[in-house]
Amino acid sequence: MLPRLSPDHDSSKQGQQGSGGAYMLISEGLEANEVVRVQESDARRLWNFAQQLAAGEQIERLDAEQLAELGTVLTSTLPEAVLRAAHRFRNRGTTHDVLLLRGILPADHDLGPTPGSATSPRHGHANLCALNLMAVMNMFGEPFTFEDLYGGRLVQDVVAAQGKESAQTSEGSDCFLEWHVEDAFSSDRCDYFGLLCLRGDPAAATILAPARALVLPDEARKVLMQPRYTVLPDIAHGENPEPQTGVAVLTGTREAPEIRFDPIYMVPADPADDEARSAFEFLTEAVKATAVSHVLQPGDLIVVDNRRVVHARSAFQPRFDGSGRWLMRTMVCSSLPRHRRRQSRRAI
Ligand SMILES: O=C(O)CCC(=O)C(=O)O
Ligand SMILES: [Fe+2]
Repeated sequence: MLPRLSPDHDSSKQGQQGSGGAYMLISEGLEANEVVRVQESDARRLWNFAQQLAAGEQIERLDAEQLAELGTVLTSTLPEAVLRAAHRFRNRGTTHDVLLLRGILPADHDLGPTPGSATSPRHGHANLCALNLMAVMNMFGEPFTFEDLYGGRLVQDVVAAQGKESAQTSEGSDCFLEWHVEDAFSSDRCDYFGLLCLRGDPAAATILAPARALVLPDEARKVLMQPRYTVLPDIAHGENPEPQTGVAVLTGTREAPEIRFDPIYMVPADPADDEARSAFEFLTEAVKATAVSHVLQPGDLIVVDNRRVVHARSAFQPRFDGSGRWLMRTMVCSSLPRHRRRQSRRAI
């Protein structure tokens, strides 16, 4: 049996927000060095420029590369506080290895209804939001995706889909979305991903646990650093990917480890390896103990270091009436983590 999260962490906890439950789902726990508030006037300026850029293009028809290029032009209009925070985050990380930008969208824009699936056509102002997300994510590396993931879209809609309420994918809703890193099965998984909130849901907390804060017994840590695990491919990718075997869960240094953790899809490579299974159980508990959370609100954009942070999402009631929770997600790969893995030193 794979270790499962305890019932403490299912949707029944939602009534205890802020009351000292295991997660205190709305408690946030993020620190000042990882939150930047964008001024309304800056958000408006960014939005106007996005509108101007989009007017010169048939934005709905742009392919992924063209959208990324347009996003780069918009990057130049980001406020100084965002540019500086992004630079610091990318180079040095933050306490929880996430960066939260708040108020990046103006308050009064007209979005249209929340789409019914991750691959619904995107209209009007939603394209400007996608461009905004791209403008920020461009600072962390090159936006990319997998061809077999949600139609190969560079900016994916993270929305609840009818009939998939209990799915362990972005389209699930009224179940706890288990701890994972994006695309754990692939060594080409993203270095960072960004989630931009267009519409929030007060019950849906994005939950984050940074690997560097994990408290683990030495023996368990040692086992987790050995290639004793197999990662099965994520169903969001269809049937194509192969399982990856001989995978370590923790890599890198003790002070700044990287983590590859996805309990739904990870098993000891040898089913008889009880040590590997037990170390994994220790890790699951350590991840829960380290968690902080944030309920994304419209205009919040959270950037997560996918090599150093595991994340999850609490359960929420989907609406399916066009007013439900709506996020956009973009993944990037970046060269800095590769240099870090080689323990290269920066000249500056
Ligand atoms: O909805 C969230 O807050 C996170 C979603 C997520 O982790 C995913 O779709 O992979
Ligand atoms: Fe995720």
